[in-house]
Amino acid sequence: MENRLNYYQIPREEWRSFYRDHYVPLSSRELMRIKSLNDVISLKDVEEIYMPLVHLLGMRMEARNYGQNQLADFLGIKHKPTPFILGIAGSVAVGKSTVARLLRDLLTEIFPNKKIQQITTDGFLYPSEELKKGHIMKRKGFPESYDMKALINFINDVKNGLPAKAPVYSHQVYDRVQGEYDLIDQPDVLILEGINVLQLPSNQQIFVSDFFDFSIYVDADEKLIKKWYMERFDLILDRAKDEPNDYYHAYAIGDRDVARKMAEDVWHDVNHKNLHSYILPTRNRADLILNKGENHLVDELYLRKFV
Ligand SMILES: Nc1ncnc2c1ncn2[C@@H]1O[C@H](COP(=O)(O)OP(=O)(O)OP(=O)(O)O)[C@@H](O)[C@H]1O
Ligand SMILES: CC(C)(CO)[C@@H](O)C(=O)NCCC(=O)O
Repeated sequence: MENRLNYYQIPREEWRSFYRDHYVPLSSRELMRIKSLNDVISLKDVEEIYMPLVHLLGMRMEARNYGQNQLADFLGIKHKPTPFILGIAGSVAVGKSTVARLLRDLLTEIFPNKKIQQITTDGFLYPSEELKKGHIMKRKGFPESYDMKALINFINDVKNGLPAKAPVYSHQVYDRVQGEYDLIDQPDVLILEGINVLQLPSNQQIFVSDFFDFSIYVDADEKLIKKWYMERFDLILDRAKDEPNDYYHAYAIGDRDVARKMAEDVWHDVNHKNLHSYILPTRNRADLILNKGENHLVDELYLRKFV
């Protein structure tokens, strides 16, 4: 393990040995169940990377509850448990939602009595109609394209134990789905995933990350992220072929090379720019940086030293 200014740099070989003696690994039946829920992540990574991570999160939850109990004692009030909020940040197409879903399933498996919920901040993008009105349709994903006030109100409600509705975004419609919401109601853990969760919007007094109990930045070499973006684009087109209402249908039934060129341009003009201007600068605010290499395998982790 290498010592950096603010982080321990931990190669996977070392990380996978952490806590081996303390946790009960998943049985092969449980592993297969997890695999069926999340069929893209390698089982080796589930065992060697994500299980130690879940163990670390369990420790952080305990420590957080202990601290809250002590504070309540100090104030002479009754301790009211609050949801543990886990933020997951990183570039478009780096695999945030895949990691979020896996952690949700693993936490549910390991802590069956806890309610684990997960959402993405995509639903807090302004609807296309408003983006068009503001001439920022080509800035989708940039800070000004999100209703940050609504996102902060949402997370404030969740933290205060109130039921809260998260709007739903669909990549197929390429817009917010009108009238559709995810109801988040007193979870023990909420996983909040999105490119913007560690950002500091200049027009807000508080930040989304003020509510976080732990945060993860999913990272990878930019060339790999672009490759994953293009691979996902191909999958989206395959799916859109027989779906006339899909936003990508016209591209799906047209010339693939023309469609791919369009996606490359979007990567270059929108997502790559956003990564460098607004997403990468938030990396060093995360408690844990998860670095992925070829085939999405995690090769290195950076764990914040001072908690
Ligand atoms: N660990 C993994 N193993 C294999 N494939 C993965 C893994 N993580 C992500 N992928 C694939 O990479 C692509 C991007 O992943 P995902 O959709 O989770 O990214 P994202 O960061 O949530 O993107 P966005 O911000 O655009 O919603 C998808 O095609 C997904 O199936
Ligand atoms: C919805 C976001 C912003 C984040 O997930 C992203 O997937 C996106 O749609 N970006 C805009 C450019 C594009 O179409 O890739």
